[in-house]
Amino acid sequence: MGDLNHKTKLGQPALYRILDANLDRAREGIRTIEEWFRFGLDNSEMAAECKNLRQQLAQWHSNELRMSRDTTTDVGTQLSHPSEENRESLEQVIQVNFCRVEEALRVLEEYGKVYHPNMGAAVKQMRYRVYTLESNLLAYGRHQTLQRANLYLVTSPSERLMSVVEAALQGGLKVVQYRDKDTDDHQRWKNARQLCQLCHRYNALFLVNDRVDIAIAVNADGVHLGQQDLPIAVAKQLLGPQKIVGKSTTNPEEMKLAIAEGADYIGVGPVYATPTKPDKQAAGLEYVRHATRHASVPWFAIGGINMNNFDDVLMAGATRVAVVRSLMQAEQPTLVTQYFLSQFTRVQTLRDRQIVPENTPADFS
Ligand SMILES: Cc1ncc(COP(=O)(O)OP(=O)(O)O)c(N)n1
Ligand SMILES: Cc1ncsc1CCOP(=O)(O)O
Ligand SMILES: [Mg+2]
Repeated sequence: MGDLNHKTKLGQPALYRILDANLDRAREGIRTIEEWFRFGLDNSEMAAECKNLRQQLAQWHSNELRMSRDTTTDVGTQLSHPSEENRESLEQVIQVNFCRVEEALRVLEEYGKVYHPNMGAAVKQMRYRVYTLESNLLAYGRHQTLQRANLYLVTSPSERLMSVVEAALQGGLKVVQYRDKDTDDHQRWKNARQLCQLCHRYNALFLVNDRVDIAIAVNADGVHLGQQDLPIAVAKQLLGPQKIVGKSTTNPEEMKLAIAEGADYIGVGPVYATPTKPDKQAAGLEYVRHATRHASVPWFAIGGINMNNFDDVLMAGATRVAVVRSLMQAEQPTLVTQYFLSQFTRVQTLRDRQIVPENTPADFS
């Protein structure tokens, strides 16, 4: 190992150049991320956190460090990987910049310990704040996707499981729940892992029915719990606060309780009697109307919904619907998905034109 006071050709300590370069790298990366929070997400809180981090880093960027800069003799300025020239999406830009910031902060933390007795600990704190920012961004993205989703596919065991889900994703589906009461755990885990990867390729949410352990094992976006499953608080404790927990409700009392317990969304149904859930009585359109007026979290009408009765469910006020058979048994799941999604758009346009408040069942007949 070289001498810590090792001087560069121009007589500047190498340590200063390392700190200077990485302070720049971290600040530039944070600035890139900050612009997305500010202009892309309109999220002033996350943008302010970035600004604060940049300002804290600036305090460490002293003149003596800046003076050590000499890009003409920096052998690293020519080193670039072809992948640095291409970015496929905004998500990738943000992801790459988080990596860049985290790496730079790690370097600052290690070398900073030699430069100043407080620098290592101060930068470590900042590094953890960046990790928190990154996971908050992920959680924010998840909840945005949930908010915007109209259609939710709950799967049933099928030889065509992957191809049906992929076809629906191609049609624009954004939420999938893996529901499988028949298979052994090893196969469940394999299916869940594969579905999770598939959904994430299409920027769709992937949730697991009933099983918090499998959701954790495959890093799913969350779980869907029934009345007999783990309490929401326990599931959140196990999954972490960034994940989504949904809950089934069949009547107004269950709805009130699920919302009070912190459900991120609720299932509302069965709207119609359904062979997929033969022991459950239909809650009917009346319960959909109740949800329209009272649910304060995103809710999905579910149970026996198909292309024929879909309009009635929408007219009762539903803006989100979950289905099993309508997609799992469809010959052309992409087309069926597109049909459902186009109907949501049609009804929303009618609502907008007639200025019908969002939480009032509509009558457009
Ligand atoms: C979106 C959604 N809503 C309701 C259910 C039903 O859940 P549950 O009552 O726990 O019954 P099972 O699905 O576990 O048989 C759901 N799965 N998804
Ligand atoms: C899982 C579930 N929970 C309430 S109804 C239902 C099944 C809905 O299935 P389908 O869409 O085939 O009627
Ligand atoms: Mg359940």
